[in-house]
Amino acid sequence: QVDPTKLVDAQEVVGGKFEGYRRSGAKGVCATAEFVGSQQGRVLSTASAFSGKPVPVIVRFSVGGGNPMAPDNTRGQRNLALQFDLPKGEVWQMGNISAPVFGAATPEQFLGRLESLQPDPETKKANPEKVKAFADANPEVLLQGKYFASQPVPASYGAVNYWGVHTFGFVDAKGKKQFGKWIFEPVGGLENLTDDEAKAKGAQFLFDELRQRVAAGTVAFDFNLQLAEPGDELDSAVKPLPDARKKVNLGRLTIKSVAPDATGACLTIMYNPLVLPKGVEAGRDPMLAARAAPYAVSLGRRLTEGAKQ
Ligand code: HEM
Repeated sequence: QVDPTKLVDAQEVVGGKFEGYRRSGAKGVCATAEFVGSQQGRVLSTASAFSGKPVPVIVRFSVGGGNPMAPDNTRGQRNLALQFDLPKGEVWQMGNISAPVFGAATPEQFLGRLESLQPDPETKKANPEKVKAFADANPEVLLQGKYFASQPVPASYGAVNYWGVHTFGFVDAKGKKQFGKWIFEPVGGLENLTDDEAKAKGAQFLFDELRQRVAAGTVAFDFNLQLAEPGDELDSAVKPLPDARKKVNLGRLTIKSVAPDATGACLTIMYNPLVLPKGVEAGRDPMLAARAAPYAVSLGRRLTEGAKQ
C-alpha cells in the first residue's frame, strides 16, 4: 500500500497547492442529471440503477489536474464524476476521464512518476533527465499523455467521451458475473476545436458553453459497457479491452441543469469509485483500490480549508 498522504503531497508539489480545491480535477462545475437504465443493463446486473425508472444523479464536470485556473482551451483531461442516488439510500459513485487509460498502472508507479516530475529546488523545473529515466523504466506512464496529444481540444463537456478505465463486474440475479469496462459517449456525437478555434475561445469557456447547451437542448450520454472475454487483461487501468469486444448499452444519462456558479451538491462529494451498488463489483485493478484513501485525504484538506471550486 502506498501512503495516501504521500500521494496527495506529491500532487500538491507537482500541480500546485490551492487551498479549498480538490487536489485533482480542481476546476469543476456541479450539474444534475437523470439516468434511465436499459433492458440490457437489467440482463447483466441486478443493480437498481438499471430498473428503468429515472434515477437522480449528482454530476461534476472538471478539467484534469490540481489547478483551479487550468485553461479550457488546451488538449488534455476532462472529467465526468457521477453520484447515482438509488432507492433505499443506496449510492453509486464514479469518476470518469476523457482517455481510455490512466497515467500509471499501479499506485507505486504513479507516486514514482509524480516524484520524477517534482521541480528541482534550484531550477524550479522538473529535471528532464530524471523524468526521462523514470519514463524509460516505466513506459506505461507515457500512454495517457500520448493519447491526449493525439486528440483535439474538446468543444464542450457535453461532446467528449469519458472512460471508467477500470474493470467492473456486473452480477445478474443468478450470480453470474460479466466483467467489462465502461464508457460514457455523448448522444449528440463528439465535437472538437481546431487549434485556432481553441485559441480564440480563451481559457474559460467550458462552464458557460455547457450551461447554454443544456438550456438550448439535450445533453445526454449513453452509458455503454465493453464486455470482456476470457483471457482479457482485467486488472489494468493502462490496457483498454480490444476494440473488437462487443459493446452494450446500459442506459442513458441526461443532464438536467448546470449550477449557475461555484455552488451545488457536488462540492463536498468525493467521488469514490469503490462506492458501488449491489449488483456491480470492483475488479482487481490495483489502481482502483488505491483511489479511495487519497480522495479522502484531499476531501479532508479541502473541507478544513473551506471547500471551493
Ligand atoms: C492512486 C492514484 C490516484 C490518486 C492519488 C488520485 C487522486 C485524486 C484526488 C486527490 C482527487 C480529488 C478528490 C477530492 O478532493 O474529492 C481526484 C479526483 C479525480 N480522479 Fe483521481 N486519483 C488517482 C487515480 C485516478 C484514476 C485511475 C482515475 C481514472 C478514472 C482518476 C480519476 C479522477 C477523477 C475523474 C476525479 C475528479 C472527481 C471529481 O470531480 O470530484 N483518478 N483524484
